[in-house]
Amino acid sequence: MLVVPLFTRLRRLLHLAAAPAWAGPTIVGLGLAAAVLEGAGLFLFIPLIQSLGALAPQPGRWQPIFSQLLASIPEHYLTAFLVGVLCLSILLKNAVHLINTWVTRYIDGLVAHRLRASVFDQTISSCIDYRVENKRSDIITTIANNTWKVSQGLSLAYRLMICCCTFVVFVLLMLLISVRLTFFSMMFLLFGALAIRLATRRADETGKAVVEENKQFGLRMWESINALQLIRAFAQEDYERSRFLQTSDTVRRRLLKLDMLWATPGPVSEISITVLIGALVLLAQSADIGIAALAAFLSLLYRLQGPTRELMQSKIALDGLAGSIDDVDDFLRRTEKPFLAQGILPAAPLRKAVEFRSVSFRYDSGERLALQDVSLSIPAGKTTAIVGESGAGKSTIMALLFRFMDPTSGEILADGAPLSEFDLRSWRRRLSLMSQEVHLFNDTIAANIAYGDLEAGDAEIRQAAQIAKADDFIRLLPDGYETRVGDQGMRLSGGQRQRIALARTILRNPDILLLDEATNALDVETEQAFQLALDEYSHNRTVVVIAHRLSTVEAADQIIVMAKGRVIEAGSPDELFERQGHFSRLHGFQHGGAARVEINR
Ligand SMILES: Nc1ncnc2c1ncn2[C@@H]1O[C@H](COP(=O)(O)OP(=O)(O)OP(=O)(O)O)[C@@H](O)[C@H]1O
Repeated sequence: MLVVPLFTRLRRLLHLAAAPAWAGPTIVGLGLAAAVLEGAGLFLFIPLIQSLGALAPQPGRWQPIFSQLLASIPEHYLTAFLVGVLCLSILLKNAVHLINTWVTRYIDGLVAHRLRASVFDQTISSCIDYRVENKRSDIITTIANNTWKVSQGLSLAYRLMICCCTFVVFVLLMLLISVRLTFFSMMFLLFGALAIRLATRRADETGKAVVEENKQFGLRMWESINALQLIRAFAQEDYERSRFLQTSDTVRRRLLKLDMLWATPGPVSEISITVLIGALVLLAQSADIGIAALAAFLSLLYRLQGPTRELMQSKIALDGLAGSIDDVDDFLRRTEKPFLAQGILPAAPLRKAVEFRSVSFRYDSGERLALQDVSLSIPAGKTTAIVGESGAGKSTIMALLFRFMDPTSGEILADGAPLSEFDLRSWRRRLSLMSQEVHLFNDTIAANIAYGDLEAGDAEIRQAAQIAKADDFIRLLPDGYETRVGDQGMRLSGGQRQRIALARTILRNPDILLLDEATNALDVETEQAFQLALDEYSHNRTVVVIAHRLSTVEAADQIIVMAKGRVIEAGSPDELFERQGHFSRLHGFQHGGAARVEINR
């Protein structure tokens, strides 16, 4: 009942940790060697005590054996010789122990490192949108916390195996001394172990609760730090503080509970072994083993306390880590997770068109289709403007073009070949997205621009910045291109951030440029400078733009009008104006109402 779940858990843990094949046998072998050396040292107490003249009235069966073995050692050197051998065995045991500690730590670090890498790889290669699932803080907890816990679990599993081996070695040595006393001791210890198990059976649940509560805590931290300005602006510091303290306190209480469970076996096993030793001294009077052998037996039993305690503690600690181990295991389980099909074709520059053929798409968490039976063509070298009310499916089209996800039905082809046949990264290298939401890394301006092409030199970075009309303001900054931009580029204005993002795109040199033209947060002058740079750059490229400005719509080669996930109109601006359909109604309505004409907002 106790052993089966433990066995399953160990198997799962070993499989997940995937330590090098040599690690387990080496660590367990070294642990076993240390146990044998320690046991042998304790066994030497028999001849040592005998050599001191403590011969029992009943000599016991080990006395003649040791007398025979040590017959060649002159009697007056015997004690010194035995002390020397004892010291040597202790020295060797500690050397082996030290090597074992090093190997265990090395494997610990290696396993945690590999798991972190796997979790990170999975995070960036699957097509799960962690922003939607609200799981970004969970990933951080998994990477920063739980991967370490798995390696800790592996060390514990090894300790468990070593303790089992040590236990067996010590019990064998005890059996050599007295079968009866050993049997009695084992029965006693078994009851002790069952009592401890009963007292600590909640370790498993507590460990799982710790993982969940840690994630809640991570989420609170993540949200509060991301929303610092909002918290201050709404003067909600007290509310946030109390939410934060509550989650932190829950974690603290739960960890305390886990620590107490973990600490239970220590005193229980120590007290039970002390009681047992007392009982054995009384029992030994009727046993025919001699004082020296009894002393060795009791020493072995006393030393057995360590492995027994560790055995129980490792089991409880493993139960406590079960939640973290399951978390990493679930995270890395690839089945049932969305991964995009990987093709092998390298994506060449677009020559004719990208075509959507009867494409429908539903988000995992979406109730209805975000796109329904959409067919459209995006010609190479031309500008296609997508317009439509909020929620019509414009951004979903952009995301499908990028292959952040694949259509639920229908297909998308580039020059006649389905997108899924292209090597994903080579396809994405052909595209670049510019939107109002600019992400900059907390690094220098040069590094942020160079993200478009990591091999670009200083001259190319400067040239891209000049085309993006960013060079002038960058040179005025105290450290020029080496200025650090702060978290999310916070040291720069919105317009400056956009021009850095444009420079990055220019350096990337995509042949399909996707634009989400939400520029209304910029002041008129900044917007004009940015727009000028963008228009120059977009000339003669394949551009797909979610259009908000009338000038963009009028300058486009083709307009696609969307509503409720469907294409309701498509054609050149002139055709659509003439047709007097949805587009001209939408345009007429908004044109009449605002000085700064916006199509979609
Ligand atoms: N990650 C998501 N999960 C579930 N549903 C989503 C998700 N993203 C968008 N949707 C839904 O899909 C539909 C289309 O959304 P989409 O963002 O493509 O519209 P849009 O035309 O770009 O809107 P807007 O102009 O307001 O940005 C909407 O009904 C939206 O609620």
